[in-house]
Amino acid sequence: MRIEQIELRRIELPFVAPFETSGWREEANHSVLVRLFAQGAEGWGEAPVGVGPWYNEETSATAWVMLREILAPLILQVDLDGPEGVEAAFARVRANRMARSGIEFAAWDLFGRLRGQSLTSMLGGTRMSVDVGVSVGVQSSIEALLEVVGAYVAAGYQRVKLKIKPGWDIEPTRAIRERWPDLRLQVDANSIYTLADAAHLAQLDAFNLLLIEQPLAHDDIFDHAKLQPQLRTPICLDESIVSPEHARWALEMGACGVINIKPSRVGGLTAARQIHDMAQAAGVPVWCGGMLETGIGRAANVALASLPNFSLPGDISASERYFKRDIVTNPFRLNPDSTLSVPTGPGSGAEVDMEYLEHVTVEKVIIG
Ligand SMILES: O=C(O)CCC(=O)N[C@@H](C(=O)O)c1ccccc1
Repeated sequence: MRIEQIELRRIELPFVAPFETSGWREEANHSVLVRLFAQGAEGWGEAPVGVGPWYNEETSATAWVMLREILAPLILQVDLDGPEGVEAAFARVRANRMARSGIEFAAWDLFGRLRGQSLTSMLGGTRMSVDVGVSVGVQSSIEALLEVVGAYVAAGYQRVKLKIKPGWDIEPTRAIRERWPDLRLQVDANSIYTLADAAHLAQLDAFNLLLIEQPLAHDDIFDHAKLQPQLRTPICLDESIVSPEHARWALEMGACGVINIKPSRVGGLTAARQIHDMAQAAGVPVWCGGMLETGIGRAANVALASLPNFSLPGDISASERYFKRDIVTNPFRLNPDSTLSVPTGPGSGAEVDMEYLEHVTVEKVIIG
């Protein structure tokens, strides 16, 4: 099948509150959205890039250029038998995995809608609902943190992830653990520490955490393998795992006990499923990370998280945690058991709110 036309949109969708990590701050969702047209149907995908190259090397500007100049023209030349063909079509494209995932997600959605098949069933999902948690940014004080976490726990979230950094790590984590002794709790450093911090990080072992996410460099596996034996808490890799090959290296080197799979970080759902399968074969649990996506990217994450080895709660919170109004007419809502329901309609199940999407679109182009 040939894609007949591609629509690209850059959006600006403000968050209900700024989101602060160990090294930067996000005020709004600046994703590039992809809409594929073929045989009277359409599929939507989201490249969840930010304004700056702080999480990885991509930005909304780089993704916009890559999609407009390289990826969209390339995929228009390709005969696709199925969504897995996108990964193959982009095999010679180096890096730019979030931009690539925008088209790849849209192809999965498109084929699902054409075949009348849900994304979860296309991927091999086994769950009707997925366990989710909430990611809490760096706060101005311990009191503020207790208030923010208290509100999320009251809202029904049963797993909390805390962003940490030097000077905001041991004490905030201790305060949350002391207030909620049985809460499922994990921390995310976004690559801010070095091996020299091993003894400091080992203090986190006292808090019965599910994992310590990405303590060391964003592109490192070797040093994480040296750090893991010094910690009782499992290391979880996020930024370092950009492909199935990186996952194999990490698993063979014992660099982590858990993997955070973000389909956008690895170029799409095809690679994400491969990493899921490799980790399952190695007896390593995975969970689905988040990139502050709209309901379009969130739908892909929920479908992926329905696969059997996604045994830890994901960073896939309800839409209202991020946006006053989402760009879909069916935003995800949190179920009382801290889960999101997996859509069972054709494709991703996301229904785009075109009127509101127009309102938050900064730039649009049609290709083909
Ligand atoms: O709930 C969410 O989608 C955010 C989850 C989260 O903490 N994402 C982090 C991360 O490093 O995993 C992040 C990524 C990109 C930008 C900001 C934050």
